[in-house]
Formats: sequence, C-alpha cells, structure tokens
Amino acid sequence: MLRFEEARRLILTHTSPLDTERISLFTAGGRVLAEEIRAPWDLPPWDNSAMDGYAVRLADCAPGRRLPVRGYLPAGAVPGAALAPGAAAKIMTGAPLPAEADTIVPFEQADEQDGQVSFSSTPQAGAHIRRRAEDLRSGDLVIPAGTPLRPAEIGMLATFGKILIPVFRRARIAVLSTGDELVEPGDQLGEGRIINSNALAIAAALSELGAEPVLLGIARDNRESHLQLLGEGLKADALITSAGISTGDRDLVREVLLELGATEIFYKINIKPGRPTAFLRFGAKPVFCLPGNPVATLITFEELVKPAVLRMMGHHRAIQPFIKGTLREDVRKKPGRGQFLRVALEIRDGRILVSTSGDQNTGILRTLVRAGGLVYLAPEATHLPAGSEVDVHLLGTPREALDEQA
Ligand SMILES: Nc1nc2c(c(=O)[nH]1)N[C@H]1C(S)=C(S)[C@@H](COP(=O)(O)OP(=O)(O)OC[C@H]3O[C@@H](n4cnc5c(N)ncnc54)[C@H](O)[C@@H]3O)O[C@H]1N2
Ligand code: MOO
Repeated sequence: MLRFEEARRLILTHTSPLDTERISLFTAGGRVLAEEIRAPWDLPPWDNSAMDGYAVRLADCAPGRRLPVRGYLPAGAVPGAALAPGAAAKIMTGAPLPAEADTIVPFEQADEQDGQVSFSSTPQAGAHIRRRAEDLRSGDLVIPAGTPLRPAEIGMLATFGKILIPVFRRARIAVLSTGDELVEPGDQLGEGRIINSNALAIAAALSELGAEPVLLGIARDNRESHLQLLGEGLKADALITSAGISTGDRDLVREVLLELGATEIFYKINIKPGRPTAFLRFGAKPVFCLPGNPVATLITFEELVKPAVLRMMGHHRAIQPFIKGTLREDVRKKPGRGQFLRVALEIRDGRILVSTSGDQNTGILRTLVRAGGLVYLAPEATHLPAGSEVDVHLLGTPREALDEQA
C-alpha cells in the first residue's frame, strides 16, 4: 500500500497554482505574491543621517575646536546647499546629508552655545550615516514570487510605492459531507443521527489557509444525491469530501466521481488514521476524498490536503517543516503501518517535550483537541524509547500549539 510520503508527493505533482489577480496593498496581508518584486530605486535613495545631531567634515573636528552652526536640515528637507566650509549643520534623523559633510555627531556628544558647537570626543569618520543603496540597490530582488505577505513584506512594498499587488487568487474549495446519519448543526437530532461536524472543521481549516470554503451540505446515501452534489462540487477549484469512502455497501463517493469523469490517482494509504483516503483529478482540479471519522478527516486534511491548498494558492513552501522534540514516554506500535500520533507539547527552557495526548483510537476526538502537534511514525517503527528525538508538526501557531511550563 502507498506510503504517506508517496501519497503527498503524488498530490503535489497533480496540483498547480491558480491564476493571479491584482489587489490593493491595503488588503494584501496574508496573500501570496505572484510576481517577484525588484527595487525600483535605491534604498535609501540618498545618503542621510541616522541620528539627530550635526553634519560635519571630519577634517574640521580637531579637539577643542568650536564650529559655527550653519543650516538646519529636518527630515523631509530637500538636498540643498553644501555644508559651509568650517561649519556644522544641524540635522535630524532621515534628513539628506548635505554635500561635503562626511560625518554625523549626535546631540549627546555635542555642546552648542551661542551658535557654536564643540564635541566631547573626536567623531569617527563616516559615523551615523546611512549610505545610499546600503539596504537595496535599484534592480535588486526584494521579494520572490510565492512569498506570503507578512507585515514586513507589506511595509517593504509600501516603501517602494507599490499599491496594486499581484497575488495568487484565493482558492474556492467545495466541502461535501456524505451520510444518511448526518444532520446540520442546529437541526433536530433524531435517533441514530449525528451532527455534521466535519464540514465546519474543514471549512475552518481552509479559512485558516486563506482559502474560501464553499459548503455544499450533505449528500445522502443514494446515487442521485451524490451525482447532484458531487457534480456541484466539481465546479469549484477543488473538492473535499468526507466519509463514504471505505468498503461499506453505501460508500458511493468514488464510484460516482468516476462516473462524473474524474480520474483516480490513488486510493488507500498505509497510514493510521486515514487509510481509506482517495485522491482524484477532474481535469486539472484536485479532488480529495477523506475518511469520515472526524479525527481521520482532520489529520488527512492537515497532512495531505493542506500542502495542496498552499500550492494552489502559490506558496513556494507547501509542506510544513518538522521541528524536533524529545519524547517523554515510551511509544510502541505494531510494525507495518505508518501512524500519526496526536501529541501534547510543552516548551521548557526553549526545548519541546512531547507526550501523547491520550487514547490514539481514531474514534477519540478529545485527544485531537488536546494535541498541539502530530508525530509521524514510519511503518517500520515499533518502539521509540523515552528520550528519543522525534519530528513534530505543529497544529497551529507555536503560541497555540505549545503549552508553557507550569
Ligand atoms: N470493512 C471495513 N470497514 C472500515 C474500514 C475498512 O477498511 N474496512 N476502514 C475503517 C476506517 S479506518 C475508517 S476511517 C472508516 C472510514 O469510513 P468512511 O470514510 O466510509 O466513513 P463512514 O463509514 O461513512 O463514517 C465513519 C464515521 O465517521 C462519522 N462521520 C461521517 N461523516 C461525518 C461528518 N460529516 N461529521 C461527523 N462525523 C461523521 C460516521 O458517522 C462514522 O461514525 O471506515 C472504517 N470502516
Ligand atoms: O483511517 Mo481510519 O481513520 O484509521 O480510522
């Protein structure tokens, strides 16, 4: 049976970035840059002062000498007259350096009286000057395509006057639950009924990635309902279904998708939870059929669907990196199947300590809620002694995923 890494590789091979659009810089935070940005001019554009103080020629600053103060250069001053010979000019942080000045002396090292200034020590040549282009030179690569726009990138784009930003389009992803036992949250819970929790959990996971979930509701366990709603789902950029995918006699999802013209790339992965996962393509659109057990649904989303959604939205890094943690307890498993272990994470002196979050049965949802991360155990693994180093995928941001030491 397919290994986890191979399944993820196949999914990424069959997924590509969507098209792009131009949006206001004001709303571009969190979106992914679609074209590289190069510096349209030097940064800084001119030599300027890094301190409030005096612009001088170093050669004029003999110990004990007093210089007449000529000129005042606030931030925003236009580069004007050169520094008068033998004089100092008062200058503020960010103001352009006057021609012929070569050094800035901060106010703290100066004493001005009656229009004359002296310095408490001999200044250093070139001190406190921010040189033209020391940050970026015109034409330099500033932000590569595929970069998610954080505040630092937004600030950089604003610095260069970019107001319409090319970004990848947000993916519209259809979410469909299947099963006669399901009712929507808020509806009457009859006997034998359970609430369709997967759709909202998947929608939340998609929103977190910046994608747009399209909730299609519940396909009932008959061909007509599946045909209608799966057909609807195939109009979005991608489709995610939950349940109806194992060997039950009413598991219709794959059969109906094939009938609608989708092609199956794989079915079943050697992982627990999540074995009966299928991946299909409808034209260029990826279709993910996730198992119905809520724990399996969310773990397969996290490990298999999320990289694909990130790729669709242009992220240059689609796969979340692992971080290292240390196991606090022995972990044993049967050989033969890969396993995603739900783990609680504690950060102590900057190190991550890993313990299982409790019962690992797929039917146990509370241990996913208690988990800060997932640890992947390869099919061959059987025993990891306490103290072993393991690879951890955080679930959420470090702030959300890591418990602070008590
Ligand atoms: N004979 C076999 N039976 C099962 C196998 C197998 O290989 N052979 N695999 C088991 C595994 S592992 C899983 S996981 C499940 C996956 O089955 P399905 O994806 O077909 O899902 P269902 O059987 O329809 O539902 C499983 C479980 O999840 C509940 N569920 C379904 N949808 C939702 C929803 N939207 N929100 C909340 N909960 C949902 C459903 O009521 C079931 O309890 O199959 C095993 N069986
Ligand atoms: O894939 Mo099933 O999720 O092992 O329970």
